[in-house]
Amino acid sequence: MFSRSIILAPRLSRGLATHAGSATSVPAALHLVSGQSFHGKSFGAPRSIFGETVFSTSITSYTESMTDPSYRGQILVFTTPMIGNYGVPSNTAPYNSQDVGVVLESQNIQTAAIIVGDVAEKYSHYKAVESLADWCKRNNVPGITGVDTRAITTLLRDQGTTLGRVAIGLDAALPAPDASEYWDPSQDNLVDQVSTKIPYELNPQGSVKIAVLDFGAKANILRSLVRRDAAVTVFPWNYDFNAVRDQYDGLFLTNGPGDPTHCMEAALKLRRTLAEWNKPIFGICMGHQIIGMAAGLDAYRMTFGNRGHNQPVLALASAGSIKAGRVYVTSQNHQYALKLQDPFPQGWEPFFINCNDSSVEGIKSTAESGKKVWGVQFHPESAGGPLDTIEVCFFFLFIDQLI
Ligand SMILES: NC(=O)CC[C@H](N)C(=O)O
Repeated sequence: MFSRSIILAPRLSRGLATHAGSATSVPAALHLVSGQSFHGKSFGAPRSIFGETVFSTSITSYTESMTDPSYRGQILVFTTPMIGNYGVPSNTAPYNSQDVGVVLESQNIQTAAIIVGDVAEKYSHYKAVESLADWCKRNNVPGITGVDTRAITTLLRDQGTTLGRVAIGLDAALPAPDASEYWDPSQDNLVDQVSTKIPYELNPQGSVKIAVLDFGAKANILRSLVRRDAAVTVFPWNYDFNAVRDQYDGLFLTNGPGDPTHCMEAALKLRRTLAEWNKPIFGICMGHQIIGMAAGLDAYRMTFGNRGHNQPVLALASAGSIKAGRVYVTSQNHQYALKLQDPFPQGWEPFFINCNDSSVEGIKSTAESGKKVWGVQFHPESAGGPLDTIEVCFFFLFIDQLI
């Protein structure tokens, strides 16, 4: 483990200084409720936790993924063998009316723990201020290195997302917990934990007024709206937008953690909005699932979900510069999806479909419905991930319709 980090880091640094991280030789174990255990070494916080074990195929952007509120409660296994090479930047940005005050996707690490094959003990990047291990430690988040992440991933692909226990230090020598002791985050309303409690505004002088329902917004969604000069008001996830809708040009529903059926209340309020309001509505990931549930579709739990920045989606309908039949590479992080049903509810049509597993990747209102509503399961605003869909999908379909 050690030697590979040492050899790679200076080569990547192109003459920049490299810095040492601080992985430990403290033992650590990942136990799965299904009975398997994986033993490695601890880094980050020396703390044992429970969570839901998921894997991501992303090669970069561990900092963005780990601060994405949709990862709350999850033990994130990276399939990329070495993680941490470029360290972690300072996460403080000026807090003003234009920005949410962070560089990454939220203030804190949201993942319950991370599991890597090989944590980089040296890091180098001109913006880095600390190592992945130190960042985890400061945020009280445990990590395990030196485990066979390929074996864990193969297992999760077969048996699905599995409840897990990260046991550190003395705990790692104890037997795995009883099945009844595992915490199942999908039982909790995680959205309620990460959504803003009070409404707030960004860029109040902006040229169009957009209301955002915050299910656990990635900062880059808000940044992207402001960058397009939208005046943004962010509301708690269960706020009744119908009470204020006359003041807005568009409604946006964000990403968020956990099972969308915990947010049925928001879907029912949105059902009324859809029936009585004709202005543009756009949803990403959890937001897309809420739009789908409001439209009458069901959401279901996938076996292992889709997490990574290389998910191909096929456009089934043309809209704006999106052409039916074209494939876009997208950024994703989800466990649930909308059920494909035939026929689709009246006034709605599937928009995108996943090329790997045929899951619904987007829905839209039909041209005949007279509505302008879109939902996409992927993250068109990226951070991290490819920028394929930011212009064609996020900006073109939503914000530019309003300006
Ligand atoms: N990133 C998201 O918004 C995820 C939505 C939902 N929590 C899911 O896992 O499917």
